[in-house]
Amino acid sequence: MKKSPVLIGVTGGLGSGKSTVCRFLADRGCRLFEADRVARSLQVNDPGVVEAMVQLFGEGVYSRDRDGRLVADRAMIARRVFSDAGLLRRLNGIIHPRVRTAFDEAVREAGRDGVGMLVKEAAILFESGADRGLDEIIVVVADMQIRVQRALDRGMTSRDEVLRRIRAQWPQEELEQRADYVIDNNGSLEELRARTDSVYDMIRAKYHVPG
Ligand SMILES: CC(C)(COP(=O)(O)OP(=O)(O)OC[C@H]1O[C@@H](n2cnc3c(N)ncnc32)[C@H](O)[C@@H]1O)[C@@H](O)C(=O)NCCC(=O)NCCS
Ligand SMILES: Nc1ncnc2c1ncn2[C@@H]1O[C@H](COP(=O)(O)OP(=O)(O)OP(=O)(O)O)[C@@H](O)[C@H]1O
Repeated sequence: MKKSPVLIGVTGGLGSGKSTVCRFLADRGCRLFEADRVARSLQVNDPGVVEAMVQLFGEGVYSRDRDGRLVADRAMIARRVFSDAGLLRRLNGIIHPRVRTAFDEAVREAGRDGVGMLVKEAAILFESGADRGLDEIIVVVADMQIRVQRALDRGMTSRDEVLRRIRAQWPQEELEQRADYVIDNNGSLEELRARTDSVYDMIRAKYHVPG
């Protein structure tokens, strides 16, 4: 039996359903590391990141809320980076190494806490080399029109905005080729839960994780 946690990566294109799969894995007792949440926190709490963001986007990228906390203008950043591949690369270059450091710490903490499985959810996994060191990789896929519709239903403002982001990501087929497990999410949420449970059970059996 592995003493350190089994490390699982969950990725997928925009609107594929990866956050939902991670929620189901958490229901089965996995600990979650949400890379986009960590990135969001670094963007307002890490002085080195804040400085680099100001260099890249200008002072106007930040304002302060009523309690004096920094707020990043995410809509402006998104508009700029998803229409400029070079700028997106530079933003990724600021954020991704620090997310990696935070993940390494999360792995150590999970080990200390005796956690069986630690799940890293990342929109960008292979692209930034964040798949290295993971034991198993799950890729969540769904047809393009379903993904776009789910993203719009969830509040993204326009089809154009959704498509621009999708174009900044690796094609789904590339992700699938690198996956240990592919979960199809063209069906209902119940089907998604059942598929997630069966992948979870396979991984649990392979590594003899109790639970
Ligand atoms: C561009 C930003 C400000 C947009 O913020 P917003 O709140 O609108 O979106 P959010 O962060 O919730 O991401 C929503 C979806 O956008 C797509 N997306 C986000 N970052 C990226 C990226 N670097 N490359 C391609 N697609 C991305 C993903 O599908 C993601 O699930 C933000 O996504 C960002 O700072 N991204 C760079 C850091 C990053 O790569 N984060 C993700 C994993 S570490
Ligand atoms: N099988 C499904 N049936 C109906 N709605 C679904 C299904 N799967 C996911 N959804 C919904 O679609 C939206 C996108 O799903 P989710 O947030 O899990 O995707 P994601 O890949 O994490 O997206 P993003 O890249 O935008 O963060 C959510 O509102 C979710 O509740």
